[in-house]
Amino acid sequence: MPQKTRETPMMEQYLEYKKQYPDAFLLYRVGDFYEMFYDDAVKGSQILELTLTARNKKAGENIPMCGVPHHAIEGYIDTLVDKGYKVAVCDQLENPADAEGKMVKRGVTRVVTPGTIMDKSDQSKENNYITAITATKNVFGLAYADLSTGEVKVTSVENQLDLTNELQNLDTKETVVSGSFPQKYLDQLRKYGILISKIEELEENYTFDFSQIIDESEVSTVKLLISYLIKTQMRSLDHLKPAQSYETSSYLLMDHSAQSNLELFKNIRTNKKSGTLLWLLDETKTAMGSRLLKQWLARPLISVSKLKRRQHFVQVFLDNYFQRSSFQDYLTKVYDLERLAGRVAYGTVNGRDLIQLRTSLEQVPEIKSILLDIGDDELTTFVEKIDEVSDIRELIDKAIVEEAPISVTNGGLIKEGYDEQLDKYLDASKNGKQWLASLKAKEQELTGINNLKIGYNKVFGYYIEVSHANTDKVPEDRYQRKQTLVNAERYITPELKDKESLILEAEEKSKSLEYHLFDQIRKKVKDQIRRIQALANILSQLDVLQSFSVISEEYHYVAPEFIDDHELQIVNGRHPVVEKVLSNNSYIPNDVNFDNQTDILLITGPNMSGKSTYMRQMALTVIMAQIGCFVPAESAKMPIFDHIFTRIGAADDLISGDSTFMVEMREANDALKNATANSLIIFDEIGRGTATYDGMALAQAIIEYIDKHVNAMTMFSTHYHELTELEEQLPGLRNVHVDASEENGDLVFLHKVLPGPADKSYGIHVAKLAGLPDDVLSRATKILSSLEETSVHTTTSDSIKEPAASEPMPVVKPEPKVEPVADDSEIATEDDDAQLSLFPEVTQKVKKISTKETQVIKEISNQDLMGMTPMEAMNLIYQWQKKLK
Ligand SMILES: Nc1ncnc2c1ncn2[C@@H]1O[C@H](COP(=O)(O)OP(=O)(O)OP(=O)(O)O)[C@@H](O)[C@H]1O
Repeated sequence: MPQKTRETPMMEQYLEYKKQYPDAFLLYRVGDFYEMFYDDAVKGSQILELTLTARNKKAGENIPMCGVPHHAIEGYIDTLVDKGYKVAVCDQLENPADAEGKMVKRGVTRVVTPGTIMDKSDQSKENNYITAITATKNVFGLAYADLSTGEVKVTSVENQLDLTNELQNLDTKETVVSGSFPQKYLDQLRKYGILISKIEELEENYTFDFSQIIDESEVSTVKLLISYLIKTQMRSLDHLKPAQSYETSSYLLMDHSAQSNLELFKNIRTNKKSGTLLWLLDETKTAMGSRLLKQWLARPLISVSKLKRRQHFVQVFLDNYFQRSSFQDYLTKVYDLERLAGRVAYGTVNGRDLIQLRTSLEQVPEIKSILLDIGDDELTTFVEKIDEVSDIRELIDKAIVEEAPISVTNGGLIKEGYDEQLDKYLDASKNGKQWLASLKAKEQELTGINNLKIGYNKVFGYYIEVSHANTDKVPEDRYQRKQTLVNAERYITPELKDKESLILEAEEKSKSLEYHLFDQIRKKVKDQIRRIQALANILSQLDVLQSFSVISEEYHYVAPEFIDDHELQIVNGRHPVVEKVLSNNSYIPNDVNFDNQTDILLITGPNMSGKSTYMRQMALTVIMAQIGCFVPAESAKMPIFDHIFTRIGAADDLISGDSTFMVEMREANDALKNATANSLIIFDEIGRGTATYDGMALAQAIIEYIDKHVNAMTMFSTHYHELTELEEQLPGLRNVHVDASEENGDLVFLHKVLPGPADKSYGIHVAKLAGLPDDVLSRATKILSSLEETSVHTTTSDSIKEPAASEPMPVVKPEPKVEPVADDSEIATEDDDAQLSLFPEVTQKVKKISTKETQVIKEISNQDLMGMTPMEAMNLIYQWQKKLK
């Protein structure tokens, strides 16, 4: 075996650092480049499209290597982090010239990770949450922080599903675990694209405010998070707010699929904000307000008193239009105080940021006086708490120039009159500049060279510049030539050099003094970070509440009344987003009524009539009510809901690898198991994802289960008309339908919800609207009428009574040259059975139905129905029908 060659000292140093950051790309500074080696180089070169080379090939080292120029490093880091990787930057800590032949000292100066990267745009309305999770016997701890706003929260959840939900709702890119965290949970999180960062040792030496957390295991979770932040950030974390504990059950719960089904934050089709509830409600004037609105929407309240308080403020803003609009004007001038506070803590704040902070603080007294002027007691009490942080405003006002530069090391940022010594230096350098101007005039006169100039460069300081055409006039005895350019010559004189040192010294000293003074100011501001954060908190709440009032006014929303009973009445309710999108008031309002006898509204109606819209409207109304906003209705009375469950549309969970039907069943299962009488369940066409009879049987069984065991307010839409007959058997179920009518063979959607079941399904009319070929439509019409004739022999009511038995789908002999129509009455497969085993009571019921049916369907499939006349087929079907009974 060939003996392993010893690494060079540099590679030894590299490997030492790489060992400390095994899960990050290590960018290692060598000369003007940041290099990657070994696997990092192979993978990095692919991701960043860099050329892969080898180090010391000739010397036999042959180590894979690729690099990026030092000045372009930020772009490459961004690309890696955007793709979900971590990067550790290893810099040279001394000038290589000073290393005296030894290895240059290096050290990792920062670690950039997806969860800790801060948005570069100042007005970002997004949070970037880094999370940490711990597992004890039966509880998971979850802590999260947003580094740019300083928010730190922690909670405990009881099962893996809730943990995944919280992580998805937070939209976290990265989660921190300790080495002992059970591996089996991590694989699933990876599937959701969450980067898992492991740390083995906790940091001990830091101060952090844990006083508001009681639970010891939650303290440990926060410690894990803070340790990771210390290890990666390597800078002050003073702006992190005291950690706060929250309970998921103190909010209206919605799992991640409900949030996405209801399009609260992302439009399902476009993945963008447009067309979502957030998009509708966001009339906030500040980025912090916008972020808070998103947080409120993700966690609606269940406390009536808190909700009434929010409603009250919305009403106050509605009643005081003029004060509200001047409040908005001032609010627009408030910058992102949370992020400014973050930058102050990090030490990355510059003069411009401080001017933004001062401008923001200047608005506060005005805001206070406008709001106090309204004269509302509750608002007054709230507003009086506002600390104007005027000492900081005055400090910045006195110290920092209005047009402050970005750089804090080049001077020009401290105002005259702030510091006596600085004024002296500035004076000297200003006088020096005047002296240079007079020198120029004097030399022009003495030499007669009118275009003689005085300039400065870093190599030899101040000089006199004369164009070639005039060099014969230069006084050789006084002028000493320094540089020849294409068009001119540059000279120095002893007089110029004498003064130069005075001018430059003053400039140098003033710059370093300015930096020192700036640093002092920054520290003074940093000491007041908590006050700035408290101000940001109050302003962002007021911002969201004014935003609610703007929307409520524009769309004529009303304050919902919260009641204790198991009842709900919404009069003339609307879907807020569809209403906004539809022009000229064309949205048809509808009532929703649950009296105390009703649990389930069974909604039928043609495709496209508005069933989903009606159900979503209800869910969004509940969410809006429970964030304290007014609701799109003429009046609304409702209880407080504890949980919203949804099964809407085909939000396939492609990541988990489950089929549409499996997702449908999982969501149904979740609702049946976890819903209480105070929950809202929205089921849109449950059962349609499988064979017709399985689907119908499941739908019926689920409805019965809800009626018997759950009693949650449930809206259930279906195309299985047979189910409408359940109204006779289940006292808690009421039929409603969305109306449509036929005019001259065309379907007219009335979008009006009326009592009772729908009479027809109009599927073929909708197909016509979709532009299907005439041949297909007329063939479908014929098949339909044959089927309808057949059903004269059947009694649909029997088909849903226990023991349920539905008639098999009769198949009609095709006409020549027409493609056979797909038969969707498949036999339940073993897979289906596995899926059905999710909740036992429902499965039992389904099995009763499908065993009988399965036999008959098997018989049918052995017959050549296609070869029969419709009459022969119908006769056969009639016999089967009898068998089933
Ligand atoms: N109340 C209403 N007023 C005006 N337009 C409406 C109303 N309800 C629904 N619509 C319009 O009708 C369209 C179809 O509605 P929706 O998707 O709710 O129908 P659906 O009955 O659930 O259809 P399907 O059974 O095919 O899923 C919506 O996109 C919307 O534009």
